[in-house]
Amino acid sequence: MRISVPATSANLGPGFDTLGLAISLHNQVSIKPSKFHSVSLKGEGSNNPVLKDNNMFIAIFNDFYHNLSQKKRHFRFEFSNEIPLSRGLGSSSAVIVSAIASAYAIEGIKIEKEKLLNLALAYESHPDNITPAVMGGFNVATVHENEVKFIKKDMPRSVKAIVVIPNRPMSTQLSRKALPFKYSKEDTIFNISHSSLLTAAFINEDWEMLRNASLDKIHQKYRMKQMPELFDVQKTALKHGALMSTLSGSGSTLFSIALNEDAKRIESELHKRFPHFRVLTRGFDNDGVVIKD
Ligand SMILES: Nc1ncnc2c1ncn2[C@@H]1O[C@H](COP(=O)(O)OP(=O)(O)O)[C@@H](O)[C@H]1O
Ligand SMILES: N[C@@H](CCOP(=O)(O)O)C(=O)O
Repeated sequence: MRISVPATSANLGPGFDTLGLAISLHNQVSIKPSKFHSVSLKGEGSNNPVLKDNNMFIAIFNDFYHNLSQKKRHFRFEFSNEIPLSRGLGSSSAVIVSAIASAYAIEGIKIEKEKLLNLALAYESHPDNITPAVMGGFNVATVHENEVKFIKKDMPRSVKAIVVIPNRPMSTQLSRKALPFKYSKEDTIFNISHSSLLTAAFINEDWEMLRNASLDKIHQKYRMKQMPELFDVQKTALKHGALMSTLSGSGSTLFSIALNEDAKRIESELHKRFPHFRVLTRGFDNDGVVIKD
């Protein structure tokens, strides 16, 4: 059995813990019953000993598998990871979602995507990464009485994601702690209005609106101060024609959207100016998690 799950960019500026979309950058895992437990790792995280010895995917998969099957079996896990760890591209959500989906798939139990999403919520309380990881596309999501309520919109092929991935990680847990405890009424209203406008702009594909609508006052500046070069990355992307440029999730990646015809030029400007960071241009993923066979 093989499974694929996309990277996600959450918040999109003002939509803290609410807005997110899926990018065509995937983790894949193949799982086969085996005499002994074994793990092979390629791509992101392959040099990280934690992923061999204490892998979050395997822990979640085993919990669900044992509950569903009431059996103890060994498996060979072959991971091929494109999603960098702790860079704000939803690596933890990808792991949570794909581990739960795999446990159901290997037992031959069909699981509805809505149920998968709500099971994932037990591991990550904010729904802005897990929703696009499960559903693909652009999503507005909230949690109401322990259930994710969301609306999804497919992303068109006419726009691309450009991600600038720094060489330093930012842990989501620590990055959340860097935020103020309270916000002023002005900043709160600013974010509600911008997040609402941004949502409408995505739904209507009104790309010209993104630049203003993606402004935020409640989290980016506090987080980006930890890596001030990110302010330059954001300015450079916007100067060269990005439609919007925001901190991806809790960082450290900077996420931009551009029209197809501008994307490669912006990528090359960013690459020239920030040669020590990785710059990738990708399309968007509208499928979310997929079981391949
Ligand atoms: N491919 C992976 N396999 C196993 N665990 C992973 C993988 N990717 C991420 N993780 C787990 O998720 C943690 C990163 O989560 P987090 O700080 O929320 O980063 P992100 O912003 O990428 O979601 C890692 O420290 C690791 O425990
Ligand atoms: N809304 C969350 C999103 C975290 O995304 P991640 O990709 O950094 O895990 C937050 O801003 O903390």
